[in-house]
Amino acid sequence: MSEGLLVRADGLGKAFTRNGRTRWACRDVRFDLWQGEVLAVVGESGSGKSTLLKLLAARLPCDEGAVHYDVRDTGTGEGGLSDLAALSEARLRWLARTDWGFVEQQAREGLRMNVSAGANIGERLMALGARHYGRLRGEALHWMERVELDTERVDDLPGTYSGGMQQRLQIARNLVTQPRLVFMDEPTTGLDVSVQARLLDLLRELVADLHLSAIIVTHDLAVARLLAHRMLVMKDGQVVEQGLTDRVLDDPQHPYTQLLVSSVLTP
Ligand SMILES: Nc1ncnc2c1ncn2[C@@H]1O[C@H](COP(=O)(O)OP(=O)(O)OP(=O)(O)O)[C@@H](O)[C@H]1O
Repeated sequence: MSEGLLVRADGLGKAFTRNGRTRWACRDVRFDLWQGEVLAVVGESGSGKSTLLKLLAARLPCDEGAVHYDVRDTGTGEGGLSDLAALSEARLRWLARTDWGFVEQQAREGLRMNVSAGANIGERLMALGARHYGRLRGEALHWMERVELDTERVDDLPGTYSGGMQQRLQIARNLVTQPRLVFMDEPTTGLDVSVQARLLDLLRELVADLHLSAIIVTHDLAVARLLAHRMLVMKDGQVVEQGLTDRVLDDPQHPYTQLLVSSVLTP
């Protein structure tokens, strides 16, 4: 295995059939993601970004190709770069609860709205067997501080939080198990511009401090510019261009990327 290689997407494809017609939502997607690297997936609505993210996080099975992930050996002898399709359900659940995070666009889809903020953060630790109340509460307070939430609100329900605060809580809930890879689906979309900017700053800081790898779906090139080392541009389910973020945005090669970039620059 190549040192530090975390994810290898090897010709991924997914087709959906609707009204008797089969259409590829994404096809022939290939890239490598290295430890500590942030990859942005950009493209217009319907280009296949969310479908690709679901394939990578094993939320959907691939119809073509394979996702390989560097599974940590937890003493079972299973480890190293592994085809997700060959892993057991239990192993995939374990990855989803520990080594991966998934930040949904709508925070309420990634939170449990009927339990307190503190319980939301502690839940993943409890799933791993943590039971000590003092430790769970300590971790909840620590992670609330880390994402700049008022720790006095640890017992409040997420529904009493603002949209931006809910998103911070969702991030804390994901990071508590110290995942190596976080998937994010439009993490700042739908928030006020100033809230977005502060959240992006926080994400950038967390990614660097925790040496996280992340795959971020966004239609916003500014998000890619701020957070991602590399980016992948999708159109009609295909990757039309990929490379270092600055190179792609400053010197786009594909006509579609040129159009995307110029539509942001032109008022
Ligand atoms: N469960 C599904 N059943 C049928 N078709 C689907 C399903 N999920 C996605 N598609 C189709 O696959 C294509 C890609 O959708 P996808 O949601 O991945 O795009 P996207 O780039 O994430 O778009 P958006 O930014 O609007 O979320 C679209 O044509 C969509 O209608």
